[in-house]
Amino acid sequence: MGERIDVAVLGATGSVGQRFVQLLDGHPWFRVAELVGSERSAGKRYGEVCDWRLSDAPPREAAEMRVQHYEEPVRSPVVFSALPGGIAGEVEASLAAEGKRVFTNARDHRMDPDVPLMIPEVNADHVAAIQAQRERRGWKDGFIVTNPNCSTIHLVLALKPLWDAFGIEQAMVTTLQAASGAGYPGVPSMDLIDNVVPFIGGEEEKIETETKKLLGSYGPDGFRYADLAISATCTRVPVRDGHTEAVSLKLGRKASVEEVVEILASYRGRPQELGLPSAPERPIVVRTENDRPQPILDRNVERGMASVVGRVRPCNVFDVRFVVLGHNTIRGAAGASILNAELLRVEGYLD
Ligand SMILES: NC(=O)C1=CN([C@@H]2O[C@H](COP(=O)(O)OP(=O)(O)OC[C@H]3O[C@@H](n4cnc5c(N)ncnc54)[C@H](OP(=O)(O)O)[C@@H]3O)[C@@H](O)[C@H]2O)C=CC1
Ligand SMILES: N[C@@H](CC(=O)OP(=O)(O)O)C(=O)O
Repeated sequence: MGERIDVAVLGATGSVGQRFVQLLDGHPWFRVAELVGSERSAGKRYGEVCDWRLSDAPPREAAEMRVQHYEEPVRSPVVFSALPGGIAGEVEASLAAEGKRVFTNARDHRMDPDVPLMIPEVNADHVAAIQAQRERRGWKDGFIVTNPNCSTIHLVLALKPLWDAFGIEQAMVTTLQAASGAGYPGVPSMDLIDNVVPFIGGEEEKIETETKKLLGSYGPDGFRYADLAISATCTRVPVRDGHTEAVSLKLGRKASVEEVVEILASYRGRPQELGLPSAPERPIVVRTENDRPQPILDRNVERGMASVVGRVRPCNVFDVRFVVLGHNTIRGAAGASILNAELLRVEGYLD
């Protein structure tokens, strides 16, 4: 693949930013060249200002880097963004206008009519929207590619094979989302310990809309959203990492539990065909024990890049139900962006 490409990480000191720095350490195609933060950390050494919340210590090279202010010019051609929603949108658009290839976790551009919202195993063909994005916005080399919300991504990874094989008419999902999903320090411990908080602002709407874009198609008339009814309830639970989701589906045609399990377990997509460096060998891992998946046991399967499905069984109201679990800051955030960038590199968009 030739020389490694320099990348900048925006929001490098946060929960997702730290994951970027960790996952990009020793990456075969990308090299972290710039770390970007707010006034709070700008000008200081990353190792000094970053309250590292992951195992081990920050990679040595990153720890010695000076954090840049987000208004300073970015030199790297590729940008990974872990900026807070609301702040990200404008910063990312101006970087793309300067020619940067921007891969973002933030919500701001996900539903834009010319921006791919991508999971490479699900809708790699949506990359075609980049051409329209550039034409519409007058950008020559730059672009924005987004990855979904951390609950949506694991839900849709599990839905896609079933959508293709049987069709899905209705979906009900209840999430149990980890504390790290709220960033650091996130929800106060007094609010979360011994408790379940039955509301996460904006989360249900994101799951309900992003799913339709992801399962939909992209063509000359733009994005066509998938036609399914979906209802989400989102809760925050005292788990450190890993979002769990209880899902019930009404399928387009009847299928046995065995067929559903077989379709899920055998699913492979473009990243597996291409052997991308961050691709899990099995994007969906199916467990058959009646007490799996569990965050503490299953969130790091396939280096945190898989969705783990279990408890597949008939549903008394719809057709089938199951539980899906996935790591929220790896496949749900930084790992998802990196996989998108790997796909686009192979497809020539980073040349
Ligand atoms: N946590 C998760 O599971 C997921 C998060 N996301 C999304 O990823 C993004 C980052 O989330 P997360 O890491 O949890 O958030 P954090 O609150 O942990 O981190 C926010 C980061 O953004 C920087 N920042 C804050 N304000 C500004 C500003 N005004 N200008 C520039 N930089 C700023 C902070 O820098 P400094 O420390 O210097 O102040 C910090 O590096 C969000 O858009 C979030 O919605 C997406 C999927 C999952
Ligand atoms: N809201 C998610 C994390 C997040 O930031 O989502 P989004 O990127 O869609 O804003 C959670 O609480 O777990």
